[in-house]
Amino acid sequence: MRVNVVNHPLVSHKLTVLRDEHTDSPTFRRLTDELVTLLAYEATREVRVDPKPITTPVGPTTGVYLAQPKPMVVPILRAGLGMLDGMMRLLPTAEVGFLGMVRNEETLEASTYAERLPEDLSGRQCYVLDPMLATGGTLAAAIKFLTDRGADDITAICLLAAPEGVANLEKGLDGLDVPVTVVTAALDQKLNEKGYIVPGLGDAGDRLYGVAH
Ligand SMILES: O=P(O)(O)OC[C@H]1O[C@H](OP(=O)(O)OP(=O)(O)O)[C@H](O)[C@@H]1O
Ligand SMILES: O=c1cc[nH]c(=O)[nH]1
Ligand SMILES: [Mg+2]
Repeated sequence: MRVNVVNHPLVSHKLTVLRDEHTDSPTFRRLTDELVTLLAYEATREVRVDPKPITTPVGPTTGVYLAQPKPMVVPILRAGLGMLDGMMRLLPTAEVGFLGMVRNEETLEASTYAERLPEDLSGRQCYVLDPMLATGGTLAAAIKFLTDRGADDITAICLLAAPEGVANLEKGLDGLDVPVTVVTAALDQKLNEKGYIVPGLGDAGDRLYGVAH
């Protein structure tokens, strides 16, 4: 598994405002959107392309087009939905599949409550969107779901990751014969006793959409 911590002053600036407890929901949503577009630029470095002959007004040349099958973008509901528009701005022809997952805040176990994805993902590059990689349980389950359906290349875009979560994920993926890359804006210090990322930004879903009941 590769971890790419995107080191860029604009990313750091936006992340600092995002983390601030005084940042309101509309600003949090806008910054999430902007950050994802910046991270998506890095995350799509190895998106598959095929050669494509075209003719410009001046003459023929060969460029590239995104390869078929199209990449699949998979936001993890709820919080990952806040990352979808920013991703689709960069990959507008991608397809989108949805995974609804929630972490039990007592046991920290992730469970899946909804899915809307093709049964067959053979040969598909998948971009998983989830702002928080905390214990790594949610992302590990999402990656297993996608690779069980045939996805053969996974890139997860996370705003923040905890070192414990990265280590757990790496362990959880042991033996998986599919390349996995995590692109994140920051690798934070640690998890606290409640499984929250420190310093983190709090509960991403609640900050995007209000408190879940
Ligand atoms: O790495 P983990 O320890 O599994 O935690 C990370 C998950 O927790 C949050 O989701 P949450 O369960 O709060 O659902 P929500 O997006 O609906 O708020 C977050 O959006 C991740 O999906
Ligand atoms: O810090 C955390 C951990 C899990 N989920 C969040 O939204 N924030
Ligand atoms: Mg939440």
